[in-house]
Amino acid sequence: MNKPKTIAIDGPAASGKSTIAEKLANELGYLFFDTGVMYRAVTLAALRRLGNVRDEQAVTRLAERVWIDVRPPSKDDGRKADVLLDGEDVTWAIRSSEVDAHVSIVSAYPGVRAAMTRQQRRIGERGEVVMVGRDIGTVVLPEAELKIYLDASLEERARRRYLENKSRGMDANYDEILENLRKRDEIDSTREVAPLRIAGDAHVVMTDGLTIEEVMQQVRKLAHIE
Ligand SMILES: Nc1ncnc2c1ncn2[C@@H]1O[C@H](COP(=O)(O)OP(=O)(O)O)[C@@H](O)[C@H]1O
Ligand SMILES: Nc1ccn([C@@H]2O[C@H](COP(=O)(O)OP(=O)(O)O)[C@@H](O)[C@H]2O)c(=O)n1
Repeated sequence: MNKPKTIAIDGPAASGKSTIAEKLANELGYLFFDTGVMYRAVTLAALRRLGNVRDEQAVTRLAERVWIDVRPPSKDDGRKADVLLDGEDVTWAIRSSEVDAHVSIVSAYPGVRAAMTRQQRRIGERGEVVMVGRDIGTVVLPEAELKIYLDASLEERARRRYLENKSRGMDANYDEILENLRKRDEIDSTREVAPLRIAGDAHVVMTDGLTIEEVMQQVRKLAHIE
């Protein structure tokens, strides 16, 4: 069977989307594109330049003007891609707890989504891409040939993010991480524009109790690899 040319992977925070998508993209020789980094970069720009993210109009104007670039990793420090904000490498700055705490608010602004979605479609429509986010299968690339919805319980996701942050030498507090994920889930799935939803034609993979390799085995079958 033919391999799908465009693959959309959606799901809640820390369900394993970027880990699985990066591996899948490498096996297929496709581009791996994590759309979450774009919302994170706009959030970082707003926090730095406006001091907060409350002014929807100002944040939207900023989203329309900033230049965000996502490129293959230039350093071997655990990054899956380089993220540039107006030319500055912000790959790690966008992972701060301050960005974590504000990114869902920024992502709920319709004008911000319109600006980001336009750029993501341009990249997705070229094909040979594994694109990751919350609304890829539903809004950005509704024609994607394979849609996967990766899920895991809130507690499992908090445990994964806690271990990930600790291994990177970042401050990690399990209860704070769980609370941040819970709040982001809530905003991401109840916002008016492009809420987190399982596309009607998506394959749901529940990853609780599965290793990364076990998830990959399921995903490879769906992508007709082997
Ligand atoms: N079964 C699994 N599937 C995917 N990721 C897993 C699994 N078990 C543990 N992880 C870990 O979970 C963490 C969060 O994964 P990540 O890919 O960053 O999620 P997302 O992109 O959905 O936020 C990573 O450190 C990853 O190694
Ligand atoms: N396609 C997307 C991707 C991310 N986002 C938003 O950006 C935030 C950060 O996304 P992310 O994928 O980097 O988050 P993690 O799951 O990696 O923690 C999410 O909580 C959403 O609010 C979105 O709204 N739409």
